[in-house]
Amino acid sequence: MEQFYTIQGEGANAGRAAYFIRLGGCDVGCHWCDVKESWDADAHPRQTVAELVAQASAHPGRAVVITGGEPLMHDLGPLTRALHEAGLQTWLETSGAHPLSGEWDWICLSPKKFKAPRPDVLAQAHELKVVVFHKNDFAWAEEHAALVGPNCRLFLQPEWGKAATITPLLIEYVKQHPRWQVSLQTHKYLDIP
Ligand SMILES: C[S@@+](CC[C@H](N)C(=O)[O-])C[C@H]1O[C@@H](n2cnc3c(N)ncnc32)[C@H](O)[C@@H]1O
Ligand SMILES: Nc1nc2[nH]cc(C(=O)O)c2c(=O)[nH]1
Ligand code: SF4
Ligand SMILES: [Mg+2]
Repeated sequence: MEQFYTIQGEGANAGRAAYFIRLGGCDVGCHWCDVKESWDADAHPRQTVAELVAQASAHPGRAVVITGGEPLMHDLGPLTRALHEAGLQTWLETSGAHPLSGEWDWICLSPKKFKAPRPDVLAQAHELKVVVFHKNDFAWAEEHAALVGPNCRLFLQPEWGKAATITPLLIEYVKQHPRWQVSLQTHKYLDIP
């Protein structure tokens, strides 16, 4: 759908320069999704793996974030192998609703109520990043934290449209449950892509 070189805004790698590749197609249907225009894969032009790798290589940053849409709707083996051969790191943003494919240096799993994450993705996630829309979502986050590996880092991220009311609850939750960390969509505050 689009590619851009920016600063990773969210989660464990927030603040680090990264090239983003946003793949079209998503069947999860989060009502608060901030990139609904990504859902229809056919609405976006196709590019070859070679073109994507060439564009990603043309920046000083060595990390490439594969996001979407839901990137795991595609077989990510060829793209991630080619990025690795070019000396780039591969970071995934996924809901985990489709089988894991590809070679990954970092997997950020952001599970969704609308289509459950798969066990293979839960087991391999480096980072669990739960979007909090409602106060009941803290209990839901804990249910998923029980399903990831022991070294998986835990983040709570306010849903952008609800940030004014949810962020104070989220701050208090992290103070009381310090194995969780706050993740903000810092790129939105910085007004960058
Ligand atoms: C647009 S999604 C694309 C990747 C994948 N489909 C997923 O949901 O993880 C990228 C990240 O943005 C988060 N996100 C999407 N809409 C959001 C919103 N309104 N507020 C906060 N985070 C949001 C998702 O949870 C995910 O962590
Ligand atoms: N700067 C920036 N950081 C991000 N982290 C995850 C994003 C995404 O949409 O997957 C995203 C994004 O869209 N922009
Ligand atoms: S899974 Fe990701 S891309 Fe799909 S609707 Fe939800 S937030 Fe948007
Ligand atoms: Mg985004």
